[in-house]
Amino acid sequence: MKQLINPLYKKIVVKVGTNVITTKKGELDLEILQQLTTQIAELQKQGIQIILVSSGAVGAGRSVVKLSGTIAPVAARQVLSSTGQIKLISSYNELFAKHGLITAQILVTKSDFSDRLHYLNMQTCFSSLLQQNIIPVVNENDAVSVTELMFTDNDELSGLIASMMDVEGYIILSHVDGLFDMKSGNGTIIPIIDPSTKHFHQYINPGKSEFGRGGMLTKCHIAQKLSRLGITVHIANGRTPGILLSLLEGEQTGTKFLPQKATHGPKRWIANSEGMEKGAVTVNMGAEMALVAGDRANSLLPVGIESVEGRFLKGDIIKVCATDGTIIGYGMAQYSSEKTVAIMGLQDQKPLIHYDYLYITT
Ligand SMILES: Nc1ncnc2c1ncn2[C@@H]1O[C@H](COP(=O)(O)OP(=O)(O)O)[C@@H](O)[C@H]1O
Ligand SMILES: N[C@@H](CCC(=O)OP(=O)(O)O)C(=O)O
Repeated sequence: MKQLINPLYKKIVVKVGTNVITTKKGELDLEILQQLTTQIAELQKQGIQIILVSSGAVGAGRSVVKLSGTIAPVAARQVLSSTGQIKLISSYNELFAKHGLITAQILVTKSDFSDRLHYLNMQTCFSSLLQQNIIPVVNENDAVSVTELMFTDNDELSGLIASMMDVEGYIILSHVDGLFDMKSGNGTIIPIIDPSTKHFHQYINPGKSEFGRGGMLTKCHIAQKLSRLGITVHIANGRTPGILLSLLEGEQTGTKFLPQKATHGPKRWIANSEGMEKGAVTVNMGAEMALVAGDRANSLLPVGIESVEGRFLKGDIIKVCATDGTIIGYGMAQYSSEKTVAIMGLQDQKPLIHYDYLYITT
């Protein structure tokens, strides 16, 4: 066993894409699965806590079920994922057992992250599994998550878990070596991305790989979002032997997104609440400048609110927009939309969003 002298992180989320663990024929690649589980077992035995998010249920389902007749794409995904997930998790279970490790299966949908209490329950579940030295293996609950309940892909799902579990490192294992600089024409890997980088699409070829759902652009957006919350993100090739050990040893491989100052607690949950908002408020120029400046802990006061959209209650997530419609951030309302309408524009009122519950995106 390779002993790491000073591992970079003590707690990580590792996300494995379909194309990493699937052969060209679309079957589970047991050799790669063995390589990855052996590395995870080694890290776990050296005291590193690991949550594994693995895609591949739909892919594995293709080797289990030969779909017959005409079937709608959504139904096909439900059939393939629900059958394939058994094969996928059994493979992990067997492989981790060879190292004396217990595997837990956790299947989630997007709505699991939208309610704060539910979110905290999930957090407790993951913490308890890690405390018992069990390896959580997570996937989207594809059989029941359709349309608006779906994550963009497992990169998004893993990002939410990385943020929820306050990990130090989030490792996205893809079937490519990292983010290539397509702009320069020579296709070299971009080793470091700092949190202020924008416009990733200049580096990226549109389109997705054969079996995956995500794509490099989603990976970069999620990586950047997490790096802004204080988590270091790596995109690296999951098929490279020993990749996890190399990364944890601090070797420069793939693309690394450098972290900004960490954000914790409810602010972090709110930072990941895009799409879960119940309403929106538009703020005037003065309020926009105060909130975006970031030099002081400013809350959103009714005096700076120009209009209210949708119906929300105390505790709901709402969107904060500038007058031109740009989203400035998200926050948790301290009172209802009805009350907001009644007091907007007035001085000396309780903040609609307290600073601790306000996340500025720009
Ligand atoms: N600049 C880029 N650097 C790396 N990969 C890129 C770039 N632009 C587009 N891609 C494509 O992104 C794909 C990797 O993303 P994805 O399909 O989500 O993979 P995975 O299933 O391994 O997670 C690759 O197929 C690659 O061709
Ligand atoms: N939940 C799906 C995978 C969805 C997904 O995001 O796939 P990928 O882009 O390969 O990470 C499955 O298990 O097949």
